Amino acid sequence: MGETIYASATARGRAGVAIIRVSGSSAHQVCALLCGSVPAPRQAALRNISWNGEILDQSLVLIFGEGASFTGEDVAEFQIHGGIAVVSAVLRAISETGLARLAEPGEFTRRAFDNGMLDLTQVEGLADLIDAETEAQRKQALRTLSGEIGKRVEQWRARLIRAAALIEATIDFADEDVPVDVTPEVSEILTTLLAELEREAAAIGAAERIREGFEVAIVGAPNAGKSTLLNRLAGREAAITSEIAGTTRDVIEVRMDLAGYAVTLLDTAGLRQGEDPIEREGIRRAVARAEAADLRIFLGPPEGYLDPAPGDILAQGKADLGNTGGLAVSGLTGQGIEQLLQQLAEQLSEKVAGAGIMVRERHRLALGLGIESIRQVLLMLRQDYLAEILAEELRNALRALDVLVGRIDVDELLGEIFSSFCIGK
Ligand SMILES: Nc1nc2c(ncn2[C@@H]2O[C@H](COP(=O)(O)OP(=O)(O)OP(=O)(O)O)[C@@H](O)[C@H]2O)c(=O)[nH]1
Repeated sequence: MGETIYASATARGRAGVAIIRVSGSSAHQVCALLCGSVPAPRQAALRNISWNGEILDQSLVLIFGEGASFTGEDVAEFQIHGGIAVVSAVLRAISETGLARLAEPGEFTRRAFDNGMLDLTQVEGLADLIDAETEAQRKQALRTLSGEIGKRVEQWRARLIRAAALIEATIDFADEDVPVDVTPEVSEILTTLLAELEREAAAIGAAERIREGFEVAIVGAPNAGKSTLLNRLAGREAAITSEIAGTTRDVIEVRMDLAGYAVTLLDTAGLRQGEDPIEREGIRRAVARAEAADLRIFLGPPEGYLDPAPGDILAQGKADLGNTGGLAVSGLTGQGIEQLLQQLAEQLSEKVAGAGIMVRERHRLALGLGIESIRQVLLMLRQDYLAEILAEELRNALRALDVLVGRIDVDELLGEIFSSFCIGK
């Protein structure tokens, strides 16, 4: 067990309850000094926290033993009253025991990883769960945190190891004339594995959209009511609206939760042939951003600047003025907004339907390396390469999977991943 560390696990500020966590070899001793005794592990116990002969607060104390805590070390958790002075007093007392130091950002999780309580993908899942703002993000992050990727990778590894063992056997017995040709079995294992990895890699895009959010652009002619619609959808005055056509010149972004999905709504400049060079630039940007978005809402007929893609929503604005045809909406009165939201939700859930268990670019890169190596091996098998070379390439594939779960080459990754954590996590 490492040096003992402590920090508040809850955010600073006034609250009913705050939780202070202590982890490391002296964690239980810190508890004994502050509370007079150490409660039985995993049983909540009410204790007075005292220091220098003064009661600081009444606390619910939880004790965890080595190997059975979040960090994998001895842990003491104090649920105290969430007042700023209470938290400060208890933190000061812990520091004054001289047994523990303040934790660095992400240090609790770092220890959980170092002690094998979480693999790297679970650490990422935890970060995602803490950052989750929508239902879809929460569900996905929880799945990642549960270790689903690690389990899948373990199955893939086992098959790679089987293939490697078959090939290594031919090396070991090279002089003795191996009676069986292992090529068909190795080829069978790798072909199926390759297909699975490719399927998984292809499904990352949808999962990434859940994690990072979708972009939905509102496009249409000047004065079509785009900004008013955006404000209505976002429920606040995010974009400037006015009667003067061409008010929106840059792309305005509003982040919102749409049916459980994180969505950035984009309000773009009205599309028209203008003389004004600034407006023309605005229109150029509008078209580029709208094209790159995941989905577009066309207010009014597309005027040829931009073609609707499958799934895009074609709507008619200012429905309150009697505009009809298709989906008629009014940002001003709210007419048709429910239906529009419904259609948006349907389109988004269609886009994430194939989401896999891998969720980020890092996973895509690692899988990509594995896929590349397996393809190579299959090619070499067909061309009767030396078993030693095949074995080496198979080790590359294994290495890619090990990097994915953080079994090797983690230092650089850890720095990047833990930089997103703050103190107490
Ligand atoms: N009656 C009615 N008027 C609307 C509606 N939506 C917008 N307007 C009005 O139409 C004008 C233009 O609205 P905006 O939302 O700024 O339109 P826009 O498409 O963003 O315009 P640009 O930024 O110029 O491209 C404003 O005077 C709005 O009040 C609507 O649903 N019904």
